[in-house]
Amino acid sequence: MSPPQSFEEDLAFSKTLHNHESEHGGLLAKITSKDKEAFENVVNNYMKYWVDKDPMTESEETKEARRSNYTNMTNAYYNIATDFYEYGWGESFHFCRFYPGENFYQAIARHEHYLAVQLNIKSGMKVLDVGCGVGGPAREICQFSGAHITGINNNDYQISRAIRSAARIGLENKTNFIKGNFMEMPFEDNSFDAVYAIEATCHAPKLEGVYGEVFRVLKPGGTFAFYEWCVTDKYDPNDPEHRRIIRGVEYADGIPELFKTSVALQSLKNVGFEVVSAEDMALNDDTIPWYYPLEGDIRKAQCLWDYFSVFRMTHFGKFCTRALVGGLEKVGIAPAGSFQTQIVLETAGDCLVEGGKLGIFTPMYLMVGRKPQN
Ligand SMILES: CC(C)=CCC[C@@H](C)[C@H]1CC[C@H]2C3=C(CC[C@]12C)[C@@]1(C)CC[C@H](O)C[C@@H]1CC3
Repeated sequence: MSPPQSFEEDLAFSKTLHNHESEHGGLLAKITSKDKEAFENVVNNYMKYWVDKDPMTESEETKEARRSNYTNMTNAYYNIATDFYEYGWGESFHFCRFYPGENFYQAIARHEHYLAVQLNIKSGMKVLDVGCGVGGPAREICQFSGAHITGINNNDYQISRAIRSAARIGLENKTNFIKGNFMEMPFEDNSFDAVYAIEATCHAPKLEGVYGEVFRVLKPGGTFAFYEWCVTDKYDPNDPEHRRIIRGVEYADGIPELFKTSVALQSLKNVGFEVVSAEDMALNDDTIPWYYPLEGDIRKAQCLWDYFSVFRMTHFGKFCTRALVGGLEKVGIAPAGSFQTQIVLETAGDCLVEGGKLGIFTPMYLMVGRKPQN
């Protein structure tokens, strides 16, 4: 089975791979209902972009392959990672700041509300969510503000899950989820009152490409607010340890290339936005760091339910997931590549924590830009 080439092929492939009719249950139910050949194929498809193991000596050709095939690569990544993300993190695929006394899901929702406040979203507004995942933030921001939210995403499986979850809570008329490439959005110029993106635009090979599209579809005077994944000024590309960590983040999170905060900010200006504010939210000296759940530091859990979430990232929790997923794969119930997916995601967790601790990476560089009136 060769990788899909068009939207129609993408959808057909996604329906075969994920069996859209039976998207219920937990991680084990979901992975055991995949089409085995299609899953193995998509894992191999993703891995082929990362054949050169050493980032210091990686060929320009391999890097270029990731940049020019970013839609295929990102789609493959989310085809394999989505079920694991939901199992380990819930339906809002992003990080957040944590306050003592506040549980994990409250903190995640607050991070979304904070963005909505930056945009001054009001009931009746038409708002775009760029790279909406399975629609967790869109549902939350819709309920928080009363605005109509359109989510755009290139992954059919995530779109189908977003549509289903919105309908389940009666938001089908206040939300819609559209399949599309954020570098060529299927919307008219000047269509939205406000646009936000949460840890999604880092999948673009060139930030100006996606920011430029946001600029085009935003109404004059409208605001774009977003959390960007970036390397910070502390990152030294000539330091092999820094390179290993950042390359690990790119590889295990489906990102062609991470850019510096200064590059992201300049890209926002280059496409025509007036910068309202730019701040690395990870630099607030929080007593509980943004990466704490990935550290498996169970002592920082804030309520009983948090213990369950964080448990999955402890050494023992990871061992259990690996044993279950690997065991099911060995006996032929889960598709080949399931175990490898868990290992890739563990690498993601480890490298994000290392990058966060060294301060060379941030998942929450918050930029707010305004499209000029004229
Ligand atoms: C990839 C981008 C741009 C954003 C996603 C951010 C986070 C939601 C993910 C980054 C690393 C992910 C991991 C998991 C869940 C989602 C993330 C935190 C797991 C906890 C899922 C369950 C696995 O067993 C371990 C994963 C570690 C990494």
